[in-house]
Amino acid sequence: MGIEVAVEGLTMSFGKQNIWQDVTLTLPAGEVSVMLGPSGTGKTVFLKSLIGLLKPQRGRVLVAGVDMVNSPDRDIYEARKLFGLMFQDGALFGSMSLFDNIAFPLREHTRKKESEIRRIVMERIDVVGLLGSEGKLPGEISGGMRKRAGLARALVLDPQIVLCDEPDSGLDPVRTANLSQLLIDLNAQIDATMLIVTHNLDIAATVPDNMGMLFRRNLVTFGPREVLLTSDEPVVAQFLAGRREGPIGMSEEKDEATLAAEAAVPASAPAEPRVIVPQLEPSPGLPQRQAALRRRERVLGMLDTLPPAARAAIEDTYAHGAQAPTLRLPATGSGS
Ligand SMILES: Nc1ncnc2c1ncn2[C@@H]1O[C@H](COP(=O)(O)OP(=O)(O)OP(=O)(O)O)[C@@H](O)[C@H]1O
Repeated sequence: MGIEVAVEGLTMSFGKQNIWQDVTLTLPAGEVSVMLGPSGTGKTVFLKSLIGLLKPQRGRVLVAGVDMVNSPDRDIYEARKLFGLMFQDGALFGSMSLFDNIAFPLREHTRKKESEIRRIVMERIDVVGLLGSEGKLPGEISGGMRKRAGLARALVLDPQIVLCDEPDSGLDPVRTANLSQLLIDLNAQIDATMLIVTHNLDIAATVPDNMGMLFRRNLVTFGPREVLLTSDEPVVAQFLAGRREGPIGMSEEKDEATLAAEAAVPASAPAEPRVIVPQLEPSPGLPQRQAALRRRERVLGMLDTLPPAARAAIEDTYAHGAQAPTLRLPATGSGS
């Protein structure tokens, strides 16, 4: 089973530029979480801070008893082996075959024999649906295949925590839907804790157990998916609806004058009612997600602490099981 990642009071700046402050959240063991946020809000910086590649000025990131911010380097290096990373661009070596790319972490970090490496690599290649392409170079395959190869490489060291940075970037909607299913299937098979950074609303709506959002140097919210999906925080409502009107602007934040001017005119189109679509289930033939069972207990145990709309959505989900109908919510945020 994956392990919990506990983030406490994390604050990160580059020189005078504060990226985010006082971020506190827990990635529950084995569950899938998504972090949303407009471009430039520091999502990638957050992922890098979790594995100790960047050093926030304040706070802790606890992983299996190691503080990834403040522990000695050798402890952080050891704990980093618990993580699998899938980078935005796949980060494959262009001159190496997919097989050699995926084998790279095993050859670099373990003393396994080539026969064992071959077995593991082919198994992971199978999981991500790339059997038959292992001899190809990254330049000879599509962007979607490169993403899946990046995912296979993230999995070879049997990570207990998988971090994916914009796994959908550059993919068409069909490939993105396939990738969403792959992420859920993976979670069913390896039960690892997963954190996905994405802008993609389809992934956000169908994949995670938990969702959070970074905006204006703060964590706006983090919790069960239903909390964010029913939130009427203007920034969340704008992001989920993909509207121009609202606090998010081209340069991430709009100034007060622009916001006031927007508030003075009616929104360009009335806000559509928001819908909560059911979370994806593993593909037929795969085991049930253990994390989904644990999550049910966890979330039902915290119902009293959640806003009424989120509570109603969770009760609805669990009353209908996997067959939960699409839940319609009243429109939130008029764009002002
Ligand atoms: N090593 C670094 N040194 C200085 N500034 C950095 C460094 N890494 C990132 N930044 C700055 O931190 C801010 C957040 O960057 P980050 O890449 O984390 O945003 P993001 O939310 O992932 O954006 P996107 O969604 O566009 O990928 C940016 O202003 C960026 O320039």
